[in-house]
Amino acid sequence: TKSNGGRSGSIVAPLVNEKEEEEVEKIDVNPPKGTRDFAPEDMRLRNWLFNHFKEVSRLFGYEEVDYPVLETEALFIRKAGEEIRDQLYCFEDRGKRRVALRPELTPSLARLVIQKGKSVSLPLKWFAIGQCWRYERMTRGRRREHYQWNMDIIGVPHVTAEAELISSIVTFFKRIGITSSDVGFKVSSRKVLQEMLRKYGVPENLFGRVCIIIDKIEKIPIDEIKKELGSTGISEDAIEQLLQVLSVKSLDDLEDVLGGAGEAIADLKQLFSLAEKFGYSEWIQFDASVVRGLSYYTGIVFEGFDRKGNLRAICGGGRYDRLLPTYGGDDIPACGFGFGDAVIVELLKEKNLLPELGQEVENIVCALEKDLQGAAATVATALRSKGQTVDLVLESKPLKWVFKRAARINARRLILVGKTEWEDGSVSVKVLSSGEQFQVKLSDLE
Ligand SMILES: OCc1cccc(Br)n1
Repeated sequence: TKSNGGRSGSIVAPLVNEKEEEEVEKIDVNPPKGTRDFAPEDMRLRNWLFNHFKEVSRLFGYEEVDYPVLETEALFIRKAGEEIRDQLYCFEDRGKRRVALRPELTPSLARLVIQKGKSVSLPLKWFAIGQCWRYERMTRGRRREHYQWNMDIIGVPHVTAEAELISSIVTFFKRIGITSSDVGFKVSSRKVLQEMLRKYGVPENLFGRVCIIIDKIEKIPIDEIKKELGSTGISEDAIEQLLQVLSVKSLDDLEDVLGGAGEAIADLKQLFSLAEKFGYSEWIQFDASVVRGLSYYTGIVFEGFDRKGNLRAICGGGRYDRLLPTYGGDDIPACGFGFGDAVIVELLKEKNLLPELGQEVENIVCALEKDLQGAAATVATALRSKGQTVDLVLESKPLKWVFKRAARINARRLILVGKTEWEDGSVSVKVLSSGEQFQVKLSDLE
């Protein structure tokens, strides 16, 4: 079949016989809606990003974990009105089981911690980089998958855990050239809302739902927020007070509203004090309006934002002390964050900080005659066994083609296997940057 280079339009199937000739409809060569391919240049950037995620996680002493992309649907069914639930990529499999492509990694982490039970010693410090999914009607044209870096600390009830997590993200930003002038963290605590709800006698079981409604405060009109809060049964006065506290601009003002005895103030003061010790004070600010959109957060919450305000949240996280018991697990405190692979790339583009990542191969090896192809394979293998990267020319090609390919793959050296030299156990080496050329015994080639 004559390839048509993957361009659209039908291709003519191979002649079955003189009489029959059928048109074969070419498949859609694009990935499914909302998903991405990672061609080599995209994969180089993704690996660059993920390697920084992994290196920071290693620096902080975290162990890598992973879970299936496919989980039972039940793992993500929460009745708090979350967007992540409304957009769950769920279906019934051939065994009539309700399953879902994971929309986030934290429930899987909780499941694995419970599964491990007493066989693991707390605290656990785990990290993962995993593809997460949502099913959103493409009307909004948004993606249906992204990769998320998560770091989590399981078994530490103190704010030192959240302080360390923020330090790890700051470390990541610094590694890729992002400064506190580019990005900051809005920090608050859900205990602010919890203490307000208690003050107004709002039942505890409404806490998650109220947080999810309030998280929409900048996305839908305030009257809609008030209406949704009212539908939970909260009084108008309590709603006014709640919304009032969200606009508080400092910890001192918050203390005036809540009083100094509560955990919210204590946690936040400790976090800001620890930020000083970790050396990232200029990166964080108190912002009472931060609640985050996941119902299971119970304490400190934070989100990374771009100071220009052009982009969606870069990352986010917080304390989720009640998640494991909701799956029947022990009452183990936990906190963590999620960091997506999309907004950060938009930010790097905006800051002109995208790395230049060309293909890099040290050697291109080429036989000068057809019957030296085997010899070329021997040379390539010798170099590879010494840890050298080699692009072996696998068919007979004109030298002009070889030089073009050497330039395209950014090869440092061209190794030519010629008849005369090879009879002497030697090859010809050309250093492509300088043009320097010399012969060397294969045994001395390194
Ligand atoms: O940030 C929410 C989310 C979850 C899964 C997939 C994508 Br794209 N986005």
